[in-house]
Amino acid sequence: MIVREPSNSKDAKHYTTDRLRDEFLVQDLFNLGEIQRVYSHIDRIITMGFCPDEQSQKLDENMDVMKSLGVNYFLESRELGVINIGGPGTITVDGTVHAMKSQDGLYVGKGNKEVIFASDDVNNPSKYYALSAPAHMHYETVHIDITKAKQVPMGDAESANKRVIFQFLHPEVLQTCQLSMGLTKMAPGSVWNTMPCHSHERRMEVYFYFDLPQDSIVLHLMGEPTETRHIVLRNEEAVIAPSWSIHSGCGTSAYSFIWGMVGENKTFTDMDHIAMKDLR
Ligand SMILES: O=C[C@H](O)[C@@H](O)CC(=O)C(=O)O
Ligand SMILES: [Zn+2]
Repeated sequence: MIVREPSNSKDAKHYTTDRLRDEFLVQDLFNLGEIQRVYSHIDRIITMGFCPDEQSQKLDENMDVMKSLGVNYFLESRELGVINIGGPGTITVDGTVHAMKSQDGLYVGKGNKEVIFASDDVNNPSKYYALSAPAHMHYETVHIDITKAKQVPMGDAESANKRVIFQFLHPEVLQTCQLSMGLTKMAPGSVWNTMPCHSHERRMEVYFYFDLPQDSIVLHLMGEPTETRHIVLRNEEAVIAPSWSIHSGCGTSAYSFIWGMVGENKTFTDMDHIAMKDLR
């Protein structure tokens, strides 16, 4: 498991491109038969990718849970949110099998001992993007078909930011301890997400970009509003946004992304909006 320490805004102004990428970029999430886990000390969020071949993968496979988390099993004191962006498969939670077609989400609460990810077809493997955060009580496991997500249309074609925010882990859809999570889809020809932009001092966020054509990139914008930086992201890469940072992006074509937040509250609209005139 890769461990990332927090960066503070005073230091981050001086980062080179390489350093920005070392601190905030998350790559190699979906190599067939492999598992990627990146543990951030920011709110102790773990960003993961599971891409099972004919062999299924366990949540805690190839890691020393006692050493990394100081507990006996992964979800002893954590909760988990998952969205499948690959082919159909299953997630088995303590013996209960959940069919996971593309774009299906699953919330798995604290206290579940065994979580197993599988692909139905190795030639069209499932790609389970997962976030986990510390949790102190159990909430029931909930399967969320994208049609059950709360939909929030945003933007317009004239501003090249027409999109729909699908809120999967949201208080109006299901209960979690602190994790919020969902998927935003850009309309064809729309390339800007989250502009006008915001930060939220009270929560951190991770963005994971996907459905980007080959050779397309997203210029992900981060940094303080008056000290913006960019990181070039390619398909199926994620980026960590500390609480002091904006998180917005412009693609060379349309794309989708999964956002996930942890921190003080689950109030999606609790944002510090940044006026366009204040951006530098
Ligand atoms: O705090 C909320 C997050 O940044 C995202 O949900 C924003 C987003 O999906 C969008 O504007 O497209
Ligand atoms: Zn945000």
